[in-house]
Order: sequence, then C-alpha cells, then structure tokens
Amino acid sequence: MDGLLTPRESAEFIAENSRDVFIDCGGVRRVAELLLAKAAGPELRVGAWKALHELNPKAADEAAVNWVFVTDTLNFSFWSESDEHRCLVGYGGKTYSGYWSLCAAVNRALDEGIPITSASYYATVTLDEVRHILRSDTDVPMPLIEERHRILNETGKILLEKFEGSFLNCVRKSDKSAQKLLHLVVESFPSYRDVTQFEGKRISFYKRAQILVADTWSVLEGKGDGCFKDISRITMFADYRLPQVLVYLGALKYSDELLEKLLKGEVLSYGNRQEVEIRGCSLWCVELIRDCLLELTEKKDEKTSGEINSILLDYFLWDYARDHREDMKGIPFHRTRCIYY
Ligand SMILES: Nc1nc2c(c(CN[C@H]3C=C[C@H](O)[C@@H]3O)cn2[C@@H]2O[C@H](COP(=O)(O)O)[C@@H](O)[C@H]2O)c(=O)[nH]1
Repeated sequence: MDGLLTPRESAEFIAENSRDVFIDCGGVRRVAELLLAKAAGPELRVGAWKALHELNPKAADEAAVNWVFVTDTLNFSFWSESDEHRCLVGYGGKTYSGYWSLCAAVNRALDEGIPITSASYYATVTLDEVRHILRSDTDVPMPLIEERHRILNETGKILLEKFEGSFLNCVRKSDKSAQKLLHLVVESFPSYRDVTQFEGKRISFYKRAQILVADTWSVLEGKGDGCFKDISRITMFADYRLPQVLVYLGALKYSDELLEKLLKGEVLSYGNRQEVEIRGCSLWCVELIRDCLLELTEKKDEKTSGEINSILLDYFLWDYARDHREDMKGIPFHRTRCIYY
C-alpha cells in the first residue's frame, strides 16, 4: 500500500508528535537494566514460548502451526468491564482468563474431538458452535463472539482457497522472510489489517500479524520453515497490556488528562488520537529499550542466550505484566473494543 508507514516508522512518527503520551529515558534505561539481568536466563530465548507456557503446543509440526494460526486469528480484546466479572475457562485442573482463556478453549475443543484448528471446519462453523467452543465457566462470555465467528468463517475460507487449508503453506511462500510473511498475511486476511491514520499519515501497527509471525517462529523453534533471516525486524505487538506495564515500570508516562480518562475507564475508539499515541509510543519505547539493552550487553560483555530481539522483550514484558497483575492494579490499561488487539 502506497504511503503506508511500517509499524516501526509509524511508531517513531507518533512518538515525535505525541501530546498525551511520553517516553521516559530514565525509565527506558531502568527497564533495559532489569532485562540485562535476565539476558542469559530461560525467559529471553525462543524456547521460552514452549517451556514457560503449558497451553502452547510442544510439537513443531503442521498441526502446531495451524494451532498458532487459529489462535492468533482470535487473539484480541479479552478485557472485561470489571476484573472480578470476566470470562474464565477451566482446563486441565486450572482456570484461565484473558488471552489464556482462548488457548484453554481451543485445547478443550480439540480434546472434545472438535477440529477447531482445521480450516475446513472453521470456514463453515456456526455461531452456536463458536459459542459452545469459546464458552465461559462464568456468566460472562468471551467478548466479541459474533466477530470471532465472522472472522473464523472469513479466514477459514481464504486459507482453503489460497493456501490449501494450511497456514504452513502460507509460511512456505514467504522465502523464510518474516517481513514477506507479515505482508502476505495482511494482504490475504482482512482481519489482520491493523492500519489507521495519525496527523494525516497512514500508519500501521499490524499487531496480530506481527504476533502471528512471532508465534510461528516460536512454535517452529526458529528452525526449518521457521528460520526467518530477518526475524529481528518484527517489532513489539501494540496491545493493551504492554502500555500498562511500561507505565508501571516508569518507561512511559501519560498526561494528567489522559490518565484521568483511563482511570475512569473511559473507552477509546480504535484510531482515536490518544489510543494511537498509546500504541505508537509503547512500540517506540520497546525499540529504545532494545537498543539500550544491546548497548549494555556489549559494554558489560554480558553473555546472552542468542540474539535479543523485540519479540523476546515483548514476550517477557507481557508475561511480567501477567505475573504482576496485583501490583499493577493502580495503573489503568486503555479500553478499546476492536478485532485488532
Ligand atoms: N504485546 C503482547 N500482547 C499479547 C501477547 C499475548 C500472548 N502471547 C503470549 C503467549 C505465548 C507467548 O509466550 C506470549 O507470552 C496476547 N497479547 C495481547 O494481550 C491482550 C490480552 O491480555 P490479557 O487480557 O492480560 O490476557 C490482548 O490484546 C492480546 O492480543 C504477547 O505476547 N504480547
């Protein structure tokens, strides 16, 4: 698309023109130092995706790639009005919320013999069947069920028409380039087109497309079809959790006016100026944290477990946000209801 900025270009432009969201350089350095202490640990490596998360597939085969595809196709908007009243899914003796409730529901369906990861199934799955598959253990359903149903049908039909029903065929058309795969995904599947405007420019975040490429790299353990030579060009994923944890860690700051709005739980519509500033400054903030961390590892000649990229930083910070939910209670996340993140 002509004149459309890449996520990284978009983020830099937004950060330069932002009025209500600011990057704190001292905070950036402190987060980089926090990550430096983890650089040689088990988290900041591609293997963590499987080792640290029991719901993720352990295999690296076609079925596992198609698990990632259907999960990331539905990987959006899990937040509920009140944290006490939300969708929960019990699986394997544990209860899952948010994004993990989706993974638990997918695995539960597979255990029940429902082929939810097969395009030939979800291309024509009915709304009632989707309601059953994504059913909650509480009286709060997973948000946007109708949209999830529509997107499953739309995406399944395209995967059948263009890629013989398997996302691995899409991966194999990308010449082992993460950028080529990213663009093939957004060109082929409309629900992944996370693009909007800011100050007269057309900008992209491609949050679900980027996390799809990242999770494909992870499930294939960075090997074989998943050995993307340019994986480090994928940026962090602009969702609603990363901004919250970056504010909590002091790397990102909101204006008083915006903070007050978020504390009141006001909804920001997709593409709203402040919503775009939150997403763009968060993305740029993680890029700066990565640059600072790489500088620190060189200076201190710190051993790292392979190349540190924005994906691994994102995963770490997202998991950190999960593990520090209670501590972060006072920091609001922004409420945007959409199918893009
Ligand atoms: N930036 C970023 N956003 C991420 C993820 C993930 C899941 N990836 C994990 C799974 C395996 C890997 O090891 C990753 O650890 C979900 N999300 C987004 O968060 C929101 C849900 O949050 P909550 O309501 O708290 O569950 C929603 O917008 C969802 O799209 C990530 O990694 N990074």
